[in-house]
Amino acid sequence: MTADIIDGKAFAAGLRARIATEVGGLATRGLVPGLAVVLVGEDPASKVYVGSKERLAREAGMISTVHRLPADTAQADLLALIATLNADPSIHGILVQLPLPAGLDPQAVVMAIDPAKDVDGLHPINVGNLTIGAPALVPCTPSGCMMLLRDRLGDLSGARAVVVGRSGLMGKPMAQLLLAANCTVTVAHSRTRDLSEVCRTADILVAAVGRPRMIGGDWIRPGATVIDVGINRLPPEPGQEKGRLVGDVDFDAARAVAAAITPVPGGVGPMTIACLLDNTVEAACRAAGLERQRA
Ligand SMILES: Nc1nc(=O)c2c([nH]1)NC[C@@H]1CN(c3ccc(C(=O)N[C@@H](CCC(=O)O)C(=O)O)cc3)C=[N+]21
Repeated sequence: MTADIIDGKAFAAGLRARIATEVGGLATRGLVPGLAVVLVGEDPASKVYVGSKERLAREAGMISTVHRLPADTAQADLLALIATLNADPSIHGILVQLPLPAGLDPQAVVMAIDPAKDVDGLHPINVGNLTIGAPALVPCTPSGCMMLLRDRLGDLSGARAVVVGRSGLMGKPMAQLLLAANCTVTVAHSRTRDLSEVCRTADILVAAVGRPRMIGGDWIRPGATVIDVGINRLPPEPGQEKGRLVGDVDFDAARAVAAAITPVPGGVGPMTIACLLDNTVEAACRAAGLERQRA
């Protein structure tokens, strides 16, 4: 079998186009969704992601601001910026890029964000609402994975899903979303015994561990749908400036076994940003008391 490649890049472009149409409609009613991204320090990968978020938000017709702070920013100064953004009526979504430099407390920072503006879905109010099945702002990467899965498989009821990774930004909310979609969900991680065997039970395998090509072809059930969330940069080849990006799955090996797989790049990554824009529109509509007018 040669797996189909799930084109997240194309899906994300379509989603952004629909969001742009919706934003155009909202603008005629006087509502322009606004996104503020906060970047502390100089992490090169984070700089690239933040730049893309800013550009794509503007291309969708939204207000987009980036606040770049030095790596030695004091916790109190970061909290003061968040308080200002919480109080700014033109800003509907706030995202503080993670990881933060050492010395800053990410938990305290996330708790300081108004839950209604928490477009990362990390505030305990949103985490709790997702868990109990109440309306919530949902973390962008797992939302994007669910859209790709639903587009490919339709109803997910009864599927055996294995999520490898248990982070608050990805693994845990992914498990909640799969459970809400009636999957039988296993959350595996670095301490899971017989990890490869657990993975082989999966109809849906979601890899979010952050270890380049850890998941081999023989970890995958024939016919499975594989969602690779990993974004790992390999060391540069001799004579090259940058190493290539690879996922957590050995793509070539997996392709021979799975029914469908997301590539890296061009899979989940672009969906993350499109879902961030979607969450910002959602937050703006809720703040204004308007129904969504999805295109
Ligand atoms: N508070 C917070 N929220 C996040 O959502 C968040 C974060 N912090 N910190 C870092 C991770 C990573 N992340 C990505 C977003 C887009 C791509 C993306 O667009 N990737 C492209 C290209 C990548 C490239 O070429 O470098 C692709 O996969 O095709 C990747 C990764 C959001 N994150």
